[in-house]
Amino acid sequence: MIEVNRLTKRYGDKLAVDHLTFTVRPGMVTGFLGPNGAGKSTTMRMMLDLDRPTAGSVTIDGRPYRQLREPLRSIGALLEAKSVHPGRTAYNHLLWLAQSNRIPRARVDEVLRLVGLQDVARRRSGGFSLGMGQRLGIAAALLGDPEILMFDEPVNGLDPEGILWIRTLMQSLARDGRTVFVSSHLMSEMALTAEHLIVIGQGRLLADLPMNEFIDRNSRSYVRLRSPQPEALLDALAAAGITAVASEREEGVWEVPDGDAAKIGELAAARGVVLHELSPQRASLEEAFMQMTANAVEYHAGTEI
Ligand SMILES: Nc1ncnc2c1ncn2[C@@H]1O[C@H](COP(=O)(O)OP(=O)(O)OP(=O)(O)O)[C@@H](O)[C@H]1O
Repeated sequence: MIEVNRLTKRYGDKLAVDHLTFTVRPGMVTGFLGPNGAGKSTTMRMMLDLDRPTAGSVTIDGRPYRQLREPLRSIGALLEAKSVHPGRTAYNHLLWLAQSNRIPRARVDEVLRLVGLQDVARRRSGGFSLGMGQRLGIAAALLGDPEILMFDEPVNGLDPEGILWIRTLMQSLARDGRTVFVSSHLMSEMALTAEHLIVIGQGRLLADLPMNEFIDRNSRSYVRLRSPQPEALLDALAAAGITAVASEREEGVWEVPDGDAAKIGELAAARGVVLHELSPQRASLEEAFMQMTANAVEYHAGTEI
């Protein structure tokens, strides 16, 4: 379990992490979401004592990181920045880490097999592809067989096979009863991986809730309509007690929240109203996430060219 209590980090006049309080529990994958610059990496670095909080605290199974005697046995982490010496082989990199935490040499071969790097273990890691580098980072995180695992943007730059592999691995670690904490700025990826969500924006907590609750709340469905006879269409719907609202995003488009497309089509046909579009829609989770974090995005892309 990871407990974060009023955690705060200030860089000059920038408040990167702002009084964050949440708990990451065992037995599930917890997704840590936020737009770029939200403070995810800074929070994770403070969890590992790589950065000192301005205020507040983090504990790993009840203790601050620096009080853990052999930290790799408690918490394993894959961070964004690569910390592998490029001239070292994968095997030697892991052996060096194992020895600093009194982990037996046999475990090095075990984790190399687990991540599928056994055949390239004696090659210098400087020549590794991005996917191989990620696998090596994960091997290092698993080395001490820790109960807590933390991954910062683990699927960044990976191909679909690599993404699927990491997702499956995280879920199986959670099924073993471990605490798995993974950051991402992609809602769609998290929806497939995590059971619980922590969302932050500009260093502040925006949501802490189970994934299915987030999906229930945000998977708004509606019927999208376009017609050259909008007044006749709205009358036909109103007569049946159905309200259509003008789309906020597109002119000439109407939306019926939770509408039944077949029924709407029949009502229009009965009055001879021409329809140019009648389509059931579901708002995506990505859209819901973007709305939730809209006010907390650091840099918006311009819409004008
Ligand atoms: N060492 C530092 N010195 C000054 N500012 C920093 C430092 N590290 C991070 N920041 C700032 O703190 C804020 C949070 O950054 P952080 O990297 O934690 O965000 P993030 O959510 O991990 O973003 P991303 O998804 O882009 O990796 C940003 O505004 C960043 O510019």
